[in-house]
Amino acid sequence: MNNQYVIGIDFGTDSVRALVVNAQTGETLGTHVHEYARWKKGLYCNPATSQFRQHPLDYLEGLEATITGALANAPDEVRQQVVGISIDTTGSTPCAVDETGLPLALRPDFAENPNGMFILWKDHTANAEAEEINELAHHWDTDYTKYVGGIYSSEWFWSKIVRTLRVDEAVRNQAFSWIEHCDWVSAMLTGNTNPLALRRSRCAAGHKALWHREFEGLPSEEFLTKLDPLLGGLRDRLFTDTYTSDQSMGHLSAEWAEKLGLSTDVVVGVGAFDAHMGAIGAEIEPYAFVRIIGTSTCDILMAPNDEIGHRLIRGICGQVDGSVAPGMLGLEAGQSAFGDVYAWFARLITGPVRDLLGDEAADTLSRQLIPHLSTQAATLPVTENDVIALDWINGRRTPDANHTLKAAISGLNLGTDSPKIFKALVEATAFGSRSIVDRFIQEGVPIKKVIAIGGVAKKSPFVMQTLADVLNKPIQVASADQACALGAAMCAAVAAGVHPTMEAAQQAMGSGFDAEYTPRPEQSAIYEILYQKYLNMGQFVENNSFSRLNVMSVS
Ligand SMILES: Nc1ncnc2c1ncn2[C@@H]1O[C@H](COP(=O)(O)OP(=O)(O)O)[C@@H](O)[C@H]1O
Ligand SMILES: O=C(CO)[C@@H](O)[C@@H](O)COP(=O)(O)O
Repeated sequence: MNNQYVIGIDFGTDSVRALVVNAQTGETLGTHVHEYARWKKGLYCNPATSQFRQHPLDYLEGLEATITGALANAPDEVRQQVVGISIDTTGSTPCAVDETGLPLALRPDFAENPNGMFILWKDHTANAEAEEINELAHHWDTDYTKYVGGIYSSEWFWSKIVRTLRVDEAVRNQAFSWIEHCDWVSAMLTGNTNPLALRRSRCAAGHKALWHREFEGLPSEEFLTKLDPLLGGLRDRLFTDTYTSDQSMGHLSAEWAEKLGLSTDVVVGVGAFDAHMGAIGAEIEPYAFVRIIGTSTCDILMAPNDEIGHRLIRGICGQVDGSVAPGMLGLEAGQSAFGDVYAWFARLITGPVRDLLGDEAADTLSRQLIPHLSTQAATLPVTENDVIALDWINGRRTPDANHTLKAAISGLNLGTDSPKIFKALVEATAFGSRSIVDRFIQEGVPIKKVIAIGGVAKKSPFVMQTLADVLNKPIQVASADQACALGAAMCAAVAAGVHPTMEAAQQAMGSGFDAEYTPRPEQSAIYEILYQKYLNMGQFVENNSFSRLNVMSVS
């Protein structure tokens, strides 16, 4: 049989990557990474107010650059035998679009308006709106939050829509509909971006937009208009049906086929979030807990519907039939900051160096800092009296979303140096992970193995060993450098009909594991004590922080 090729594209927080993969063997033929130009300059963002926006042009430029870059060295026969493309993105990262599905920021009148751009997952400007959704849902006949862990988050679709419609009259007047990043890019490739006709991702809709079969789709018009009359009529301009990532979105449009040098026979698969396709790439199986460890973490567990579907798992980011693989329940959790905690500490140290000694010195320091601190921290003993930190620097995603929470560090003295603080921050991210694992187990969801993918999993043996010690569980690291893009390629192979199921695609295209971290009993025992201190400190901070309603009134 002739070889067939598929392309997997993974839109991360800072960059996008494409992989060209042999759909029969999983061999990678080409890859290319592109950093978002506007995002890199910090445009349209304000970390102090948790505003993080991405311009659609960053995505479009990245889409073309990565696919053409990944195909650059491929012979002509490979291009002719590309049969599928699938896309994963971060989420919930929605954008206001006009009647044609064009993101408002692609129109001249909104080109510089952050409210007409994609509202990145980590944007927390809608904390007050999330709280309103929770209040209303918890007192409504149907608790629409019941399949998303019982707490709606400011990182998600409806919070962001309500907030944007309230604060921006121009967007309010021009936004016909709203679209998730993963749906828009996939739709773009097919040339059909009509918001009323394009196929919406089950993964995005179920985890972030409160879509469920039991609700006959999205929350009722009555609920939405009670939340805010500004939402009136929007439900009908969104969607009722949703599609899993084994399905086709359509075929590559003539315009994109020409741009990319591919055929219009190429099937474009239905998109999904990075973590869910990453879990496929990491060869997820029932009750494996796949952690995508990068800027943030996203944790995915997959279980047969008939075994777990009847339970409502509290405090996670949702349980959605088919969000990972069709016929299986996909459960999502995660931490809003993981590598971002270390990045913050590195910025804290390099900031004054940049001011005083200039960019060159600061850039040199910045490149070496985290590896250097990791080496130093790894030599420190783990003791009961170590510095304790909380990982909530970007709020808490799970368990029990609360993005008004802040991080803290305790136990400092005059002998506390930067490696000691760095070690505490790494442990804090591991303790945050432990509280998620404990929640799954408390809620009756067993975890049979832990698999890690993502930048931190590949780059930092120190972090991964600490995590294994704190979880007191072995962790396997997938060998694929780009597991999310590989997962997208596997989804493309299924959507294009090369493999009948995700499982078959995983068997044919999977690349296995190349590292395993085993917990060290001595460290694990001390971490049990330190974890209790982390929980106590978390409780103290939570009890003494502004209540959510206070935050609403001061914002
Ligand atoms: N050597 C390292 N040790 C620990 N963390 C690291 C290291 N190098 C980079 N990081 C962290 O990795 C994160 C980026 O992860 P990555 O998976 O590459 O990106 P993304 O989350 O955008 O997909 C950053 O937050 C950064 O702080
Ligand atoms: O939250 C999700 C998916 O639900 C992720 O998109 C989000 O954590 C972003 O992931 P990265 O840290 O950029 O890999």
